[in-house]
Amino acid sequence: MGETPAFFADNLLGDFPKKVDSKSKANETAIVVGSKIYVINGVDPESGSTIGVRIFDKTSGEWINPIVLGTKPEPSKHHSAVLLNDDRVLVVRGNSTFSECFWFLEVGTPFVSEQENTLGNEVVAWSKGVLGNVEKPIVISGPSGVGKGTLISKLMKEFPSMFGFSVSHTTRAPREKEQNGIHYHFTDRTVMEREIKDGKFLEFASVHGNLYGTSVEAVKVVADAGKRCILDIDVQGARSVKASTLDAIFIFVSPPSFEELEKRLRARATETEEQIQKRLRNARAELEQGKSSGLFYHILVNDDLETCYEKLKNILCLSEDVKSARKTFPESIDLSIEHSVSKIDQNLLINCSTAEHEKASNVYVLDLSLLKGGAPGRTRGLNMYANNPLAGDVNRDNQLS
Ligand SMILES: Nc1nc2c(ncn2[C@@H]2O[C@H](COP(=O)(O)OP(=O)(O)O)[C@@H](O)[C@H]2O)c(=O)[nH]1
Ligand SMILES: Nc1ncnc2c1ncn2[C@@H]1O[C@H](COP(=O)(O)OP(=O)(O)O)[C@@H](O)[C@H]1O
Repeated sequence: MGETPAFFADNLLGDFPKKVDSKSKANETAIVVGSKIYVINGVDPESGSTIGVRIFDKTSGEWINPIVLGTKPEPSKHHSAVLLNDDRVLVVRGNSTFSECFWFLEVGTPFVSEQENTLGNEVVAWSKGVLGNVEKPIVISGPSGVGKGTLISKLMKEFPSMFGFSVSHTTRAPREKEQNGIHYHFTDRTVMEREIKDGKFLEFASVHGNLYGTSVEAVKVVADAGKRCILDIDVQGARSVKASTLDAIFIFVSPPSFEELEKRLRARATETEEQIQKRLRNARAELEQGKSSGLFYHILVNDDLETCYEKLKNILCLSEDVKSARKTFPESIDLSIEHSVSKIDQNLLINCSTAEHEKASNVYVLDLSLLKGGAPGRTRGLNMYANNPLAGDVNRDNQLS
């Protein structure tokens, strides 16, 4: 289907039966998808209602159901909507901070999920859009005790909103300070083997005598939050990821010497002597594979921790000079009540200019080519990011609407 521009329901009134709630008419946006018109209405918050959607079937000339659907977005009569593709409408809510203002309306998709709202044979679901950093996931490998966990923790602490850790499943026992669901999902071998058979894992491997694996869900959870995923997995796992559809950056962390590796492993004091011996034996093979497999484009020697961390940030373009050269998105800005949304090719333009602030108009450009797909009924975070926030000097006459 071709792209149908957003237009206000008022313009369509000739086509509408009298059931349209006149109270909310002024706050309605209508989007045509095939033979249906989805009327998104921001009902007056004073009435206690929330933004909703009703469906008008052009073929039968009837409302499929006049009931307001969808209670997910916060009440607001100020919204704009734009059709992204055949089954996705983006609803932008005014008067809220940018990171809170995107909602996804998924229409007409046959699925069964807890979040669904079923209307006749139509299915409509809301999901929260996420403005995120959609850069490639990061795979970090290296022998036990080399400092992978330490480096990852530093990264997550310095950039909490940017990175998310992919929480692996493992059959090994938890260490004293490890928490289920945070460091690992600690699980039973039989359960994990069954889940592997059921295709729930992106990759898995037997490491130091235990099963470890990255579930598809673990990676999706991070992506949903609009964050960049970090995977701490062994070389076998890295190989599987490389062969998968996940386009990642592969980093191998190597110790300055084998003696230093042993020292760190012992100083960590989390393993028995037998386990330490096993890890050290495996470390030799891992170091060999890490350096010669051609898998890892980046090899970091973790000698001095701070130096290594700086190098890691360089690889990820996070060091101060690179950061300041980048255009980052001001997530904390307020989106004004008065705004318009338009779509030009793969760009979504949100124009927040107002008459009184004509000179200081803001147009935010979101790159839709990075819009993430998603399982029906569980649309994955909108995952757009602003690649070019512009300020001032925007000629409104040139904007499509
Ligand atoms: N393939 C794979 N390896 C993993 C996964 N999670 C952890 N590992 C690796 O398993 C190894 C052992 O991890 P762990 O028991 O936490 O010990 P540590 O490396 O000494 O901290 C490390 O090389 C991890 O990178 C996973 O989901 N998949
Ligand atoms: N550059 C470093 N110099 C000295 N000790 C380090 C360094 N990096 C990490 N460590 C220490 O080495 C031990 C193993 O680090 P850890 O992050 O648990 O390794 P891994 O996750 O690769 O198994 C920890 O006690 C950590 O504090």
